[in-house]
Formats: sequence, C-alpha cells, structure tokens
Amino acid sequence: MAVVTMTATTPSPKTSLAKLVLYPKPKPFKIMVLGQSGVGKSALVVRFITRRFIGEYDPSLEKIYAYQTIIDNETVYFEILDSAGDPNESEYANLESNIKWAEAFILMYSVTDKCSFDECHRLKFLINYNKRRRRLASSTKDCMETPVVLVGNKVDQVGDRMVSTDEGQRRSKEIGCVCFHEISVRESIDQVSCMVWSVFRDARRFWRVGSKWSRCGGRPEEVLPSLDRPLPRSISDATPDTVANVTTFYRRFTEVELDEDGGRGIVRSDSTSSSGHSEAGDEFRARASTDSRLPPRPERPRHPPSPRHLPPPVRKMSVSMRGNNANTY
Ligand SMILES: Nc1nc2c(ncn2[C@@H]2O[C@H](COP(=O)(O)OP(=O)(O)OP(=O)(O)O)[C@@H](O)[C@H]2O)c(=O)[nH]1
Repeated sequence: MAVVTMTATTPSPKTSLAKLVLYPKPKPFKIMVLGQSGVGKSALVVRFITRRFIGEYDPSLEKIYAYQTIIDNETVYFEILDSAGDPNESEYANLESNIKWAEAFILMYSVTDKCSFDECHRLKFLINYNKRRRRLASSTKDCMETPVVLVGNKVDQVGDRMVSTDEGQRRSKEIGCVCFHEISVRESIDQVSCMVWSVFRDARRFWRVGSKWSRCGGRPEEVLPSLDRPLPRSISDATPDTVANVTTFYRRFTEVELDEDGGRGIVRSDSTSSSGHSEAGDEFRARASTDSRLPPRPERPRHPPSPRHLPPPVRKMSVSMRGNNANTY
C-alpha cells in the first residue's frame, strides 16, 4: 500500500502541474492497551497523544489511534488500540484477533482496584496463549517474545490504594512483563506526560531490541550499538537497562574467554625461557605439531579386564572393641 502525497511545484508560466510523489507507507508500530474496564486505558492513550486529561469516555468504544512521534531519534508511527474493558461473549473472539494483531502491549490496572490487578494475570495468559499459537503456526522462524509493559494507574488516589508498588513489581516478574510502571494519568501535566510517555517509549524500545534480536538469529553483537546509551528509568523492575546489562554480561563473558586463552597459549612472564619462548608455550607447540613426530598414544584396553584375571579380594576381619560390649572386656 502506498501513501499518495501531492506537492505543488513552482508554477511555470505555461503549465501549472502538480507533481505526484509516491512514498511507501511507513510500517506502523502496533500496540494494544489492555485492562479491566475503568482502569484508565482511554485516559492514558488520549494523554499520550494530546497531553490532555479527559475525564469521561464512552466505555464501549474500541478505537485505533494513529499517532506519529519521535522516540530515540527515530520517527515512530504508532497505531494504538484502546480495547474495550470487559468484552462480552460475542466480543471475545474479537479480543483474541486484536491480540494477534498487536506487536506490543500495555497491560493496565488501577492501584485502587484489586480485581483489575488480578485480571492482569488472566490477560497476560491470553496474550501468551495467542502469541505462542501464532508463532507455532507461522512459517517464519520468528522467535520474538511480545513485550508487555505492566502499568498501575491512579497512584494519585493515595487513600484508596489496594495494590502496593512491591506487589506490582512482583506480579510484573511473575507473569513475565518486560517492565513495570506506576503512574497517574490524572496528575499534573508535566509529570504525567513524562510518565505516560515513558510507558510507550519503553514498549517501543523493548520491541525494537527484541525484533533486532530475533532478526539476527539471537546474536547480541548486532543489538549492541542501539544500547550504548544508558536508558532512563521510572519505577521499573526490568527496564531496557536490564537488556543492556545482559549484553554487558555477554561482553564480559568474551573477555573471560580471552583471558583463559592467554593462560594456555600466550607467553607468561613468569615462565619465559632465555630464548624468549615459554616452557608452557614450547610444550604446547610440541603437542600441536603435525609433522608425524607425535609420541604414540598409550594403549588403553577397550574393555575392562575380565574379573578372572583379577586377584581375589583380600578379606580382613576386624574386631571392634567399641560399642555396648566394650566395657565387658
Ligand atoms: N483519580 C484518577 N482517575 C483516573 C485516572 N485515570 C483515569 N481516571 C478516571 O477513571 C475513569 C475511567 O477512565 P477510562 O479511561 O474511561 O477507563 P478505561 O479503562 O478506558 O475504561 P473502559 O473504556 O470502560 O474500558 C474515568 O472517570 C477517568 O477520569 C487517574 O490517573 N487518576
């Protein structure tokens, strides 16, 4: 599909033609906001796009918002699906197909509503189930896990809180979300826009890292350049920093390997001979030689010698003077 853009050229005295330019449609980043009814899904999406907080929305309305912004110096074309909170029987199949459509998820609950918190468990299971089925059915070897960001909303309602930050963080780990945020969509605009923004930004970042990883067959070297810069974090148990740490670990692992090699093959100052070669090095070279001067291998019997040739076991008797009867002697 292509987007047709009309750009007017400088009108010439004779003709005034419109130049037709065809651009390929940019690939959108499809993200779905899921959660029980009333947790603030619509408020979150509208805040992200317009920076405004709108109090009431039509609860049954399911909408896809298209929004373009810049994240990490890259233009991102969001398609955000604000799902209906409590789908009925007939809408359930629709929910499953929506899950298949999305590339990343924002799983939302309200910190003032324990039920909405528990609902996240079920919804995450549903995401896993549908995504796994899709992966198994697909012919491509797409091994990417879909990023799910867990978000606890309405932290401004301090007195009504039913779910603590610790519980949220723990649940995020338990159900395998990539990171956890606690926010208030309603709170002051600067703070909120920053918090709301970081939710979408993290979803995008995790998706990006994951898709690069799966495209290069799980080789982390090709992911490294995008993670050179430390990533800012909010309340989060596993922000993209964690991914950076994984790659740091990978790097360290490589260094250890090199070190080990140095221990075996590279000349060490403590064992260098006068000729400049180490004894360990000479020994290594002698062993590695291929000029057919290798000493023959010591012969090893294929099967253990039969028990007939073994000397009979020597049996020794020992009398213990310890124990209950020792006092009688
Ligand atoms: N106190 C407080 N109220 C909020 C916050 N975010 C949303 N709300 C309110 O919560 C109510 C529900 O918000 P919605 O955005 O409609 O929730 P939803 O999850 O989209 O609900 P459904 O459309 O039914 O699925 C509204 O009255 C919002 O004003 C918040 O951060 N703090």
